[in-house]
Amino acid sequence: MTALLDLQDLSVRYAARRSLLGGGAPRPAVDGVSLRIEPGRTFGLVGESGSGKSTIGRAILRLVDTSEGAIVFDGQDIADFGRRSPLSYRRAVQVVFQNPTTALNASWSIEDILLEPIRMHRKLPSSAEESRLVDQLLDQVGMSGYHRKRYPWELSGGQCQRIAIARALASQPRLIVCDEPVSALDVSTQSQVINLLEDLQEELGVAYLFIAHDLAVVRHISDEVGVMYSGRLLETGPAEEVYTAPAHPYTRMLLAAIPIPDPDAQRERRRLRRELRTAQKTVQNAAQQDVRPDAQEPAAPAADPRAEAGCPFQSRCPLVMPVCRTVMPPMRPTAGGGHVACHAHEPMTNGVPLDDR
Ligand SMILES: Nc1ncnc2c1ncn2[C@@H]1O[C@H](COP(=O)(O)OP(=O)(O)OP(=O)(O)O)[C@@H](O)[C@H]1O
Repeated sequence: MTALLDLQDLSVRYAARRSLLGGGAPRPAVDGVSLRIEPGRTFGLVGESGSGKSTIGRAILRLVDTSEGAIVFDGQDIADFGRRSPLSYRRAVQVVFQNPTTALNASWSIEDILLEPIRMHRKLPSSAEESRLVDQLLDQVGMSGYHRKRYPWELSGGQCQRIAIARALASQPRLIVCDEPVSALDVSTQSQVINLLEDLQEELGVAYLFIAHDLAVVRHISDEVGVMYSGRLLETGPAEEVYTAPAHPYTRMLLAAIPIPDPDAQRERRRLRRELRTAQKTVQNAAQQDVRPDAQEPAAPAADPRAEAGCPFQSRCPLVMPVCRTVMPPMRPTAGGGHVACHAHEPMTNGVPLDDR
C-alpha cells in the first residue's frame, strides 16, 4: 500500500541554546528517523520526555524546519511547497495537542471555534449549512447542541479535548498528529477519548500519528509502534509484535515499567526480564571471549547520549558492547516484521537468524 506519510531519514536541529561554555554545534533533536503511515492507520510514537517525538509532529506540521531527509505526504515532498504550505496541505493534516484547555481560544464560544475551520476549509454555500456542520461535528465527538454557546472554560478537560478533535475534523483531514492527546486527562477520560479516536478512524478513515510517552497508552490504538530515544528511532514494528516480542533493550525496559494488575501480564513481564538477563549474560560471555582489542575496554557511561558517537542508549543499556560506543546500529529486520537498531540483536532475514541459514 502507498504510504500516506513517509518520513525518510528525517533530521531536525534546533539552534544551539547559549550556555556558559559557549555555543557548539546544534545537536539534532531528531536524528535520521524513517517511518511510514498508511492511510486510515495509526502509528504510535513513544519515548521518554525530550526524545524528539513532538519535534517530528512539528516538522510534519511545518512548525519547524527539516535539516536533512524528507517528509513525503501522499507522494509529494512537502519541501517543494516553499515557505507557506498550500491550503490543501493545511486541510489534509491537522493536529490535536496535549493540553485541550490552552489549545482552545478561551474567549471564543465552541460554535465560533468550530466555525473558523469550517469557513476556511469547507466553503459551504450558506450559514445554515455551516451551522448544520457544527451540529454534526459536535455529534461525532459525543457532544450536544447545548455546548454550542458554551466557552472552553465551562467544559471539563475531556470535553475540551472532544472539541479540539471536532475542530481538527472540520477540515476533513487525512492525517491527524495527536501530540499526547490524553496525557493531561484522568485515566477513565483517557480511555473514552482513545475509544472516540478509534471510532472516528473507523467511520472516517483518517490516519493518526499518535504521540505518547507511555507505551501502555498507545497499545490498543496503534497498528504500528515506534520507540524513540534521544532523537533516534530504536525500534518499529506491528504493535502486537513490539508489545509481545520487544527486540530492543530499551523497549523491554519501557514495557517492564508499565504497572499492570493482571497476573498474565506480570508473568509476561517476568519473562521479559528473564530474557533481558539471559541476553545480558550472552553478550558479556561473548565480550570476554572476544580477542579484538576494543572488546577489552570497559563500557564507560556517556554523559550526554547525543554528544557521543554510537548508540544513544549505550550509557543505560544492559547489553552494551564496545561497538555500541562507536557505531550507531543500522535498522535491521526482526522476526516479527519490525525493525530494530541494536548491535545485540540477532540479524534476521525473512524471520530466520542469518547464522541459521
Ligand atoms: N524550540 C526549541 N529550541 C531548542 N531545543 C528544543 C526546542 N524544542 C525542543 N527542543 C529540544 O529538542 C529535544 C526534543 O524535544 P521534543 O519536545 O521533540 O521531545 P519530546 O519527546 O516530544 O518530549 P516531551 O514529551 O517532553 O515534549 C529536547 O532535547 C528538547 O530540549
